[in-house]
Amino acid sequence: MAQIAQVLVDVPTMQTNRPYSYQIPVAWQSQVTPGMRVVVPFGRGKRRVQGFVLKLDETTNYDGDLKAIDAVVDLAPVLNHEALEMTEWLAESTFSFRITCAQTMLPAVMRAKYEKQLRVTAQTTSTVQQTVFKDQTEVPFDDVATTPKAVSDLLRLQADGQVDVYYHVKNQARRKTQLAVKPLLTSSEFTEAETDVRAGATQQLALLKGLATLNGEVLAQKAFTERFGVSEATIRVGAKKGWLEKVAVEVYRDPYATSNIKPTKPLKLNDEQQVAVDQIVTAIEAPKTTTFLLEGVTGSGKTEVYLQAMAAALAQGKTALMLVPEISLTPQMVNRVKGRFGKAVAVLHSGLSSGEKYDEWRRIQRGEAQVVVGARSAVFAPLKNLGLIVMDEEHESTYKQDDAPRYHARQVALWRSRYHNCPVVLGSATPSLETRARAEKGVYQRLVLADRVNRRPMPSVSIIDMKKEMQQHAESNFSAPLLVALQDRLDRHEQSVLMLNRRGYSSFVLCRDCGFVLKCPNCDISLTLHMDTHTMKCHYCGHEEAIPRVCPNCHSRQIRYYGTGTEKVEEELRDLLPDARIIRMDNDTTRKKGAHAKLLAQFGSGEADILIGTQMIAKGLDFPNVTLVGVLNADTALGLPDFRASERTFQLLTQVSGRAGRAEKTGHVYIQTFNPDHYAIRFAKHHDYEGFFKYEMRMRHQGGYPPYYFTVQITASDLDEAVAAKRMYQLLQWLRPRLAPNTIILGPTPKPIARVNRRYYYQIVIKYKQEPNLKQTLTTLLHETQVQQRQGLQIGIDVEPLHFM
Ligand SMILES: Nc1ncnc2c1ncn2[C@@H]1O[C@H](COP(=O)(O)OP(=O)(O)OP(=O)(O)O)[C@@H](O)[C@H]1O
Ligand SMILES: [Zn+2]
Ligand SMILES: [Zn+2]
Repeated sequence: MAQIAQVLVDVPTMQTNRPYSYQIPVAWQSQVTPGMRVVVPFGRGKRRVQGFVLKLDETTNYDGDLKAIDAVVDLAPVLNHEALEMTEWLAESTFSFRITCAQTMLPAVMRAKYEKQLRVTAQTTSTVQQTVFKDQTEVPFDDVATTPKAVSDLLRLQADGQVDVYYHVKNQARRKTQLAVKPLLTSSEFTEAETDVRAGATQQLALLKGLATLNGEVLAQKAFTERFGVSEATIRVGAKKGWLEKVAVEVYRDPYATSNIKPTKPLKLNDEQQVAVDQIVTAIEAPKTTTFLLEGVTGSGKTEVYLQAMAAALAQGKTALMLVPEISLTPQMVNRVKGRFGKAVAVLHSGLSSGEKYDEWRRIQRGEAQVVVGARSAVFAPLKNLGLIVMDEEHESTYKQDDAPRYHARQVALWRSRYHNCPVVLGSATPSLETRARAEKGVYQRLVLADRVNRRPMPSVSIIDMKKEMQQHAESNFSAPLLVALQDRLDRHEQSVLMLNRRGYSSFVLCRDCGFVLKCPNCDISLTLHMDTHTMKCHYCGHEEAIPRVCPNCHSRQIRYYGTGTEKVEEELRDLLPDARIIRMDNDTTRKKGAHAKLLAQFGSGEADILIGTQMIAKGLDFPNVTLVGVLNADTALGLPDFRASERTFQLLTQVSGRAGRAEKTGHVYIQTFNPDHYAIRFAKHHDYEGFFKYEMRMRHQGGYPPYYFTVQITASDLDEAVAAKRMYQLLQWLRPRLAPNTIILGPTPKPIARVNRRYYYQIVIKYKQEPNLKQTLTTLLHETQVQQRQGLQIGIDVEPLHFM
């Protein structure tokens, strides 16, 4: 029997990718299995940390006394065989620590939390001990070490051997339970018992009848009282008489319990959809690991293709995973999947409470849910026997995680498809250049939906040159043609969607006399005006301050607000079109849980004429009565120092244009821009993804950017700018001889937004076509920078970064 466990320990200050050996106490030797969490002593002193059992061994080649496992956290493994293998691959491919990867795969509540505890080791009558502990034998350290005096008292007690400090690993994952009624007799025994009850005791008779109908099953007390009209007092009587037992049963917190989603049936597919579904289903049934690119224009019915392919996987007795960008932003999608697959669906996204996430996760792990819809981290959902993975809007950058492990969900999806031997479908109207280029080479199989459902026309797009418009009516956000079109839709009782591009844009405060711009004291960017709270806020670190009345620099009163926020646009529009009913959707109006879905439902049911919003309204919305889309500022993101600026602008314009004219009525789009001749805008006008792809590929080729080159970004940050800069120059010296001569190293440069949260950022970008030494070099770097991290300097490694800001 295995006596030794190899444990991956959670030691944040000393991350390591090497497991440590621990003795398994005899009593647990038959229970401990790989994938379970355990608590183990680590290092000197009484420190306790959590860890994952990776492997069991009969013997060890460590010749010293092995420490023993302290406690077992789980009764069953929380990481299965696949997950354990995945941690190893993920750590290697993202240059992060295996423990960080393991934790990323689990719901946040399952991550260990440590509590510093103080415990009595020798009982004395000392008054200090009395005041600290009262009558308890242990107390949380933070509760008692509140003053310098208290701390010095405690230190004296510790030196005296009266107390010691240890770390308690806290389990935060709580199951929710409910009181339930459990019948203790058989149905015939209950019928018999009825004869012993007085004829007038109607409540008790009702109770016995109810218990008999349960056939031995447990039922929640609340449901029982409602169904059989029996009071709680009567249930207590029944418990005393030995008819029933009150038990606690586990219930799941169901985030969609109260929503009322209508069931749907599969639609009859059109020819293009049918071809796509057939190809995918063939790969599911084979089974084969084919990766499909489903390139379908907006409104071409990609979702129906996903749903029918997923149904085919379920029909094979397999499971299906569907990823969506940030699901809390696309409640329509959840409804569609739940409408088709009902209770088989589990949903995972950031809008759920941590308890809800934990419950959905366990439903998946126990095999009670066969379909998962979720945002980025749902790619780790513990589905067994996967038959299909779908990634909708595959070009979206929210699929990439910004912190370690810096993984892209697409990469994880492809890994899992190899593990399960199942196909992946990457879907988009505007695929990322990388994905489309792979389809060009035949690495991915391309499926095309060239037409909208029922051959509905794409909306016509008008480009409005704002330089000319500004000469006529300077201060307005609305050009004359857009305003006319809005009024026209009001008259016809049709709906409009207006998008304000927030990226690279903000409403800031500027002094007309001296040019002073109010900036965040922690970060290198201007503060944004928020009218709802009447404050200036930093969108990077959350810093907040009052709106200045005079210029902090020259004390002039000529301080003014510039730029446009959604609120200002809304205000202006209410002036221009006083009869219009307007819904505004941005970070401020959707902060509350469920607010997003509610606003969309209101708009969908026709309670408003105009929906104004930020990027969050660009994707996925499918409202038949929307015939007008206006983009107020198409090009604010074009000027950003990032080679993907054109690609992002093209994608955004195409996606938002796609919201118009999706049903019987034809749609029209107005794009207001200062760069009417820019190619990203010209191709978007003609819904010409393929044209854009070819043009942009040439640009990338000339510039030496992905997909022609691979990239890795290394950042250093420190509170002291000189430390960050110096470390990067040292790093450059260190890297150069280790990498191939034709590998390009850019930088170091300060990042375009050089200071965030009081830290200064410097970056180096490595561009390469083939680099045999890269893996080894970056792995070494990862481990060597551990020491520095402890001193405050932080090094980040990002493989294929999506943002260069
Ligand atoms: N075969 C079909 N017959 C009739 N209606 C369909 C069919 N397939 C899809 N639809 C409908 O067409 C509309 C558009 O489909 P869907 O939202 O899936 O498009 P999409 O390709 O995902 O678009 P986008 O990329 O813009 O989100 C939906 O209302 C959907 O119910
Ligand atoms: Zn000033
Ligand atoms: Zn800030």
